[in-house]
Amino acid sequence: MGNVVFLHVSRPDVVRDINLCVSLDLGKSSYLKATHEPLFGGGILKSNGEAWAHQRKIIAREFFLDKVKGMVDLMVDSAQTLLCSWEERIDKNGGNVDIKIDDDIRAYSADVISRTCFGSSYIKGKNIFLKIRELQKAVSKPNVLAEMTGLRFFPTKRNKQAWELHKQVHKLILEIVKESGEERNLLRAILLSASSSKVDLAEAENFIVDNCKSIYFAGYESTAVTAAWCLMLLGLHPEWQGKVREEVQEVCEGRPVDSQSLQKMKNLTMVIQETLRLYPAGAFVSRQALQELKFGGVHIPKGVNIYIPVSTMHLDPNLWGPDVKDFNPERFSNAQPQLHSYLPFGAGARTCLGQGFAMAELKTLISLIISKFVLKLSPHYEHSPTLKLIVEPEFGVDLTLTRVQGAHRH
Ligand code: HEM
Repeated sequence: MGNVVFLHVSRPDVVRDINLCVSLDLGKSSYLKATHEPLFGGGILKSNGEAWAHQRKIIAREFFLDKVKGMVDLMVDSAQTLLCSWEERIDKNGGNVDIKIDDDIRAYSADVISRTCFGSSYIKGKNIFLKIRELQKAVSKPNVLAEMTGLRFFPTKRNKQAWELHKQVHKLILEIVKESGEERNLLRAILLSASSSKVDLAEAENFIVDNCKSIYFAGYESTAVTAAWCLMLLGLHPEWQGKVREEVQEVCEGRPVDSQSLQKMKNLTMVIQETLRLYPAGAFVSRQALQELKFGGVHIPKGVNIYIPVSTMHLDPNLWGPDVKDFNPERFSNAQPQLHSYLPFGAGARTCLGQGFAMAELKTLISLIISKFVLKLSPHYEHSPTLKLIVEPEFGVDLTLTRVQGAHRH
């Protein structure tokens, strides 16, 4: 890529060594740093070294399993708007309706992550997320001028738009910070950490703002898009939809979904794992050797970028068998996913810290939807996975919905 050197890695033995590497000398790639600056700044997703380790420590503990268990009720609550609106639309339309599901799912995911991050200020938080989504759209193509010259200050139309959005997001987050009380949430944890470290006010503000933006990007979009892919696949595979519905009914026996029942939904877990194999939101994992390193016998000089094409690995028939392109959740039934060739949540020390949270969020939403609605892929659906920082359905997902007979009304 111009004068930037990339090593493409899809050999499982090299990926294994990258997975096992915990050294701070293996960092996130600085490629496209200028382009992504307005979206991530110095937050956890792109930072390296001690700065990253510090942020990881603070943020990871807010997503440990015992905390996630306590968030399932909140997730069930957040799903109610979507469930009620779909029920109403079906009833009004005489028994079935065609829906483009993406915006409703995004609203659910924004609600969940916003309540987790911002507690009672979550409505203001959602406004911030909408602006960050705009920001993401503005920076989803490489800013070639900035990358080549290192200068980010040309007042191009796109730069001006990104700066303006950045300013608004910054202001809104700081407003929430000012009004936040003693309540425990992620923002509070970030806040306490920023104020206890010996940095000046501007640095502390950036620390808070950049990490809120990182969590938004990491936690909102990827989960919403995975849910949309998953429902598309269930619409296409009625046999698996039936299995999941039966399982949910068996496990819940008419009681509301909770963290214990989610744990028992094995078929649903497999369906989500298979969705993430076929449509991993993160299309590639990238790293940079900050010092000379050696993986799988390959010397990697300092400065070289490493690029693991996740989809290529997930679709390698040598690793997964001849039915690699089929939707077959059964492949996850016995063995653990093949650790070094299955990377939907990334690799090694930088692996996704929201995995457990994302799985709980996905299982909550999908189990609730499947127990209430029968899904069929609509004839309006146009299949076009597209890469906009993450892999999303370009024209959205259209489903035809009917009610499950005998399901309780909201
Ligand atoms: C299905 C949903 C999700 C997918 C597919 C996903 C995927 C990923 C991937 C591929 C990475 C990069 C890992 C690497 O470079 O090795 C990542 C990092 C990260 N994810 Fe997720 N993620 C999801 C949901 C979430 C959620 C819900 C949160 C938080 C609430 C979250 C927080 C993070 C954070 C903070 C990082 C950066 C970790 C670091 O650099 O130390 N993710 N995720």
